[in-house]
Amino acid sequence: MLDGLTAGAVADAEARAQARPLALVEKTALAQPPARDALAALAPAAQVKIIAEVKRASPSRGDLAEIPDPALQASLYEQGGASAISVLTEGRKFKGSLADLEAVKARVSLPVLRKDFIATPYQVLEARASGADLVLLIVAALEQPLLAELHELVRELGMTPLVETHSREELDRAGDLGARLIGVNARNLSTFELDRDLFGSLAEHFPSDAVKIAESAVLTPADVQHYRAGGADVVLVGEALVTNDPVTTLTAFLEAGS
Ligand SMILES: O=C(O)c1ccccc1NCC(=O)[C@H](O)[C@H](O)COP(=O)(O)O
Repeated sequence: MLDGLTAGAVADAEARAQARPLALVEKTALAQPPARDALAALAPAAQVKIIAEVKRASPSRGDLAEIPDPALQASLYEQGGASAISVLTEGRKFKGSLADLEAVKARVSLPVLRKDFIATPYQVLEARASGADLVLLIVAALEQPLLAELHELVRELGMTPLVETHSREELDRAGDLGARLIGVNARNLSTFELDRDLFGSLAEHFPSDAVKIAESAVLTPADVQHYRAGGADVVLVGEALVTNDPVTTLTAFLEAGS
């Protein structure tokens, strides 16, 4: 599944590159105002922080919400107390786009994450050209030399890489890069199974200077409490926020994580 999603995302980027060649995207990326400081926004604090995701659909859950106005959705997340916004830009299974990211970036003042299946420098440049402040890099999808190259490119462009892991070995690979924002995704990206205990079992192995992010499977305040008790500085939430009132849900989640 992960290989298929990545191959599809790369093919779509290659198609876009026919109309918008790399040199042009690079020029646009370099002309953007500086990226917002995601490390400051997500720094560990007395209260858990939330990355709130704009997510219309997913391979595991199908259609979740129409979200005709992603910028409005993101502004409700900002109002509800989110610390950053994640925008799924993958089109085939998640029904997202770079246009969603651009609309969100223009509306909110929080750092914005491009959440996609990134495997080429072109996709990283596109992210910056569209205003992204953070870029997701999934360790399981990338050999270490390519992961290191993309991690460096994200940083050179002034953005912050969010490095996603699923195991001790992947955490070590993230640590080898000097990653400062590291997530553990509870969702097995091959089987879709959710393991809310995975984060807690890996928390002690994070590099000491990394922000610890628990991704996926937050449906109730108790799930936030569980991740917080396991050592999470930040939780990343999608489904619960697009299928419920975002402001009320964020308020309850932030209270649970205080
Ligand atoms: O959500 C999926 O089905 C999925 C399947 C395969 C690869 C990635 C997938 N989701 C991306 C994410 O990591 C989640 O959107 C994100 O962590 C939020 O998860 P949730 O709160 O459980 O919607």
